[in-house]
Amino acid sequence: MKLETYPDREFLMLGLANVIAGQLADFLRRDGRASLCVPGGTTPGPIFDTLSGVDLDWAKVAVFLNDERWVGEDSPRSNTRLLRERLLRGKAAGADLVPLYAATATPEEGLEALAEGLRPHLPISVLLLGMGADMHTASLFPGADRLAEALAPDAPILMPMRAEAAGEPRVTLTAPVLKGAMNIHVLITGEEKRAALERALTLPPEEAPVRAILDNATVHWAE
Ligand SMILES: O=C1O[C@H](COP(=O)(O)O)[C@@H](O)[C@H](O)[C@H]1O
Repeated sequence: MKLETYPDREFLMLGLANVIAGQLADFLRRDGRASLCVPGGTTPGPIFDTLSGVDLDWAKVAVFLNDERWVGEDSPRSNTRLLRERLLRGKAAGADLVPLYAATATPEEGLEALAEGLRPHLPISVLLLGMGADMHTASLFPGADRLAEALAPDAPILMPMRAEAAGEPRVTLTAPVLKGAMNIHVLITGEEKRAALERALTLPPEEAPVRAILDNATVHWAE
């Protein structure tokens, strides 16, 4: 794991957005297409704001979430809603959004079709992950009902996940898909998450799921 620390959150958000944009541009130049997989939650909004203003051939960039809460876009809890409001606008309005939610009663009903939609965009070119203070990443929560399956090397692309701390049912990309990304960045802010990261480094992924992806990741942190 590599740790980059920044003087403040503004530097972090601008600096990391710049790194991500540069990596996407490299993939577009080399392969003519790229995929960008991003978290939801409360932290990444400023990175999305910057990326949405970057001049890239966004139509050739597939954008999808690490995980989604099983709620419609009319809910403030929807990660897809965050993407639409903060990333898929301006210059990035034409990016190819690959959905992680379908309007079915349970994630299980929508899962197969969603996973097939993701398949052509793997391995992920650039992966940005968040982390909770409980050491979850994507929707791989400590104590989640299907965590062991999602950490296994033969896990499917996408799995439903339920955990007390998660609130609503979720879908999440699994550990092998996340670990297989060509570039892995983890975005964390504040002392509490920095302490959680240090702790995660001493624990197995079954207790600290973020540990599953740390080996090849660059963690970006500011107070
Ligand atoms: O629930 C989620 O939490 C994590 C961390 O979110 P944050 O609010 O602490 O930044 C996020 O990475 C994940 O995508 C999201 O669904």
